[in-house]
Amino acid sequence: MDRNQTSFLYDIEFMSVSFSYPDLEVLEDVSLQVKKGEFLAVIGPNGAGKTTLLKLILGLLKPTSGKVLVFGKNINEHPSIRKQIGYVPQMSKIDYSFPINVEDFVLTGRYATIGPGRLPHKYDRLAVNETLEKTGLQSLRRKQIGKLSGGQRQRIMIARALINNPDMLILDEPTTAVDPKNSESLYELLLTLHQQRITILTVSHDIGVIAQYVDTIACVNRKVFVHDRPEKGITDETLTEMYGREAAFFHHGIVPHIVVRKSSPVHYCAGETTEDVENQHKT
Ligand SMILES: Nc1ncnc2c1ncn2[C@@H]1O[C@H](COP(=O)(O)OP(=O)(O)OP(=O)(O)O)[C@@H](O)[C@H]1O
Repeated sequence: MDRNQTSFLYDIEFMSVSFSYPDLEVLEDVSLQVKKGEFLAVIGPNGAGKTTLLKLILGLLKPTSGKVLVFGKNINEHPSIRKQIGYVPQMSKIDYSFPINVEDFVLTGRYATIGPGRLPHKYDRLAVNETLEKTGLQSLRRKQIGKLSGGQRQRIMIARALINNPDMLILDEPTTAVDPKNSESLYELLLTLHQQRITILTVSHDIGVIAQYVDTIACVNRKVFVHDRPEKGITDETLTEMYGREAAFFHHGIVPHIVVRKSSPVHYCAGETTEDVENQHKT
């Protein structure tokens, strides 16, 4: 599909979407629009539904009600759209003891295009070279993935997701197990990709840092509230508005962490009413 000749308004559009697992309603009446080239951070407490939101965009789950459009189409009815999306899952889902080096790992992102039982073409190797260059991984190309640092492991995941030149990149907590310096370097890489007009949606817990890079922040907590990036980054006041009175930044090292006291009974998102929160706690 040539995106320049299509007429959809948003790369991602949620239209009154609700989603439940068999015994648990996770997302309720979510409406969300993400423009072409937008850089969006998805934040929210543990178990709030962030990964579920990503899986709905990827067509791995179907809404219980409402509609999810990706590039103007229902991804469940048009699964080929998935090829235009690069996905970086949570790090814990990957087995790094698998004996494979960086370039062969990045090439695995091409397997669906190469086809089962076929050998990679020279164009596939060229795509690997280009992607390694784009992600600053050339010097590590022969290194076994098990010997990489946390930051390098995430970088190869991003490289694998980029190898088919996707129009959209979706990342689920890309800086988990990555030290603060390398986290910033990963966000710088995402910023460079954003400047190349790739639409980026990333789940993040580094909300103090991510706010400097993104255009918009979606706060997920069963419902979704979207905020423009605060001009002065996220302050303790904004944080309180999003997470509740018991939340605060905890500053050590380069990356400020968010802390929500365990005793905190509720998590608010800006835009939520007290009634919304009370209803969440009734269920
Ligand atoms: N396959 C499943 N079946 C039933 N419940 C599930 C399933 N997957 C997730 N859940 C539950 O749905 C809720 C939302 O999960 P989800 O993984 O979307 O949250 P999250 O915001 O990404 O959390 P975290 O920050 O901890 O990764 C959680 O309560 C989780 O336990």
